[in-house]
Amino acid sequence: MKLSLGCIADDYTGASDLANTLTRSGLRTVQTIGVPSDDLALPEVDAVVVSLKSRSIEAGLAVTRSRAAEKWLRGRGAGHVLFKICSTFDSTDAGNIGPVMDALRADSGETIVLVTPAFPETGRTVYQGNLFVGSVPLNESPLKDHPLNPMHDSNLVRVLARQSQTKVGLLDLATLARGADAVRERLADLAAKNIGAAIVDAVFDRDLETIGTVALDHRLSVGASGIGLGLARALVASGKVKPAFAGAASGAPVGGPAACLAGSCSQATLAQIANAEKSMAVLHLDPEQIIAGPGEARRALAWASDRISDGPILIASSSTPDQVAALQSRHGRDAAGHAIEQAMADLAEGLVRSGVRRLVVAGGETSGAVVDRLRIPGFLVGAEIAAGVPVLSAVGADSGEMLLALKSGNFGGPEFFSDALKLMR
Ligand SMILES: Nc1ncnc2c1ncn2[C@@H]1O[C@H](COP(=O)(O)OP(=O)(O)OP(=O)(O)O)[C@@H](O)[C@H]1O
Ligand SMILES: O=C(O)[C@@H](O)C(=O)CO
Repeated sequence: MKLSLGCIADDYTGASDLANTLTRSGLRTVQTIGVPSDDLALPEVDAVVVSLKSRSIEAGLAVTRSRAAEKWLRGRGAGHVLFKICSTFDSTDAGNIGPVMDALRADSGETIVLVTPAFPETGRTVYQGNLFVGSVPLNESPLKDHPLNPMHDSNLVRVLARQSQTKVGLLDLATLARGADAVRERLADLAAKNIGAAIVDAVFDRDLETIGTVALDHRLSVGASGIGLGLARALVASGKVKPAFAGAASGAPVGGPAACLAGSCSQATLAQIANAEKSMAVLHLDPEQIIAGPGEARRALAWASDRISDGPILIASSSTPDQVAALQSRHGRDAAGHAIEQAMADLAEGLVRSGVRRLVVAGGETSGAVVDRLRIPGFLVGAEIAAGVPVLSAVGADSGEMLLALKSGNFGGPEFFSDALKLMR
């Protein structure tokens, strides 16, 4: 197997978002959890997305894990590697986007890296280096209240410069609109000034197509699903990849009980949970009790086992920004987040033990904890539930056949949970 594109994603929901975009753009794609072991039977594919849980860990560890993933991908022939980050550039001044980009840039011998989190399909656009979420700048969006990495600056040239050892420049929309050669020229100018990374504006998919075409001249890029779309379309347009039929994984029904777990506290997820109350049994966990010990998860599993044969259930730890802030001030941000993620993993394990084979998880860190606990080594991509969220079919899992949906906190429409279960038969 010689890969046309290698990808390293800094969380699991982001990886499935990217795998979805690549699949829909005609690339045969598999999502692996971590660097695959040599005995994992992978189908013949054009792209592999290695999912890491490296967005919110210590920067040195994120660098080591990303480097190992890059080495594996290059070893399978990937000439270009995309480091997939969040479309809302989730990170802190301590990293991890800058340190990982710097390390991969050094390893790949790249002079200048194209960086853009734009993903217009989900309302993420970049103009004059400023990231917009829908109609508002990043620092005015709900991301200002993110539990792990609140985003207070929408100017990505500044944000990345604070994290990176290299100088960061801007490749603006006016240049992009003049086409691939103008972009190449501008990149050469920036590189001549010793600038090692360029934040690239992008508002429409056609901008991402130009970026993808130019990025293929390089060995490394950094961005969200939008640049994935650009790279995939450029690979197909250049004839390097023969487009494949999308959603090859939608196979026979898996059946059995279905459950949803929500650890995301985003506005989108809070609204989706409120809507789910109309169509399924919903349990709101007490976050304080979760931190106190395993009793809360045990109580939740007992609640689930009384109801699971009657229809889908949803268990949520999600709270409003004020409640999240209060809990964090009592217990510390990382300790609170970790305890709740581990409780979600306990719940997933208990639910699967009791027969659940269809599981929807909301939140990137939450999904990471759940998928790790279930020891699922990889996924094939099936039908699209919402922009950036596909049905995933587990490959090589101990539990056998299983369908999952890993929802990024901000993704999905108001009826996301029931939309997902309709497609997960
Ligand atoms: N009630 C709560 N109070 C404080 N922290 C919480 C609460 N519920 C969940 N958390 C923690 O908040 C974090 C949410 O992060 P997660 O990545 O799962 O969701 P998200 O950030 O909305 O999703 P994404 O990363 O896909 O955008 C996790 O660490 C989770 O354990
Ligand atoms: O890019 C996005 O917004 C998502 O794929 C994601 O990474 C959120 O965790």
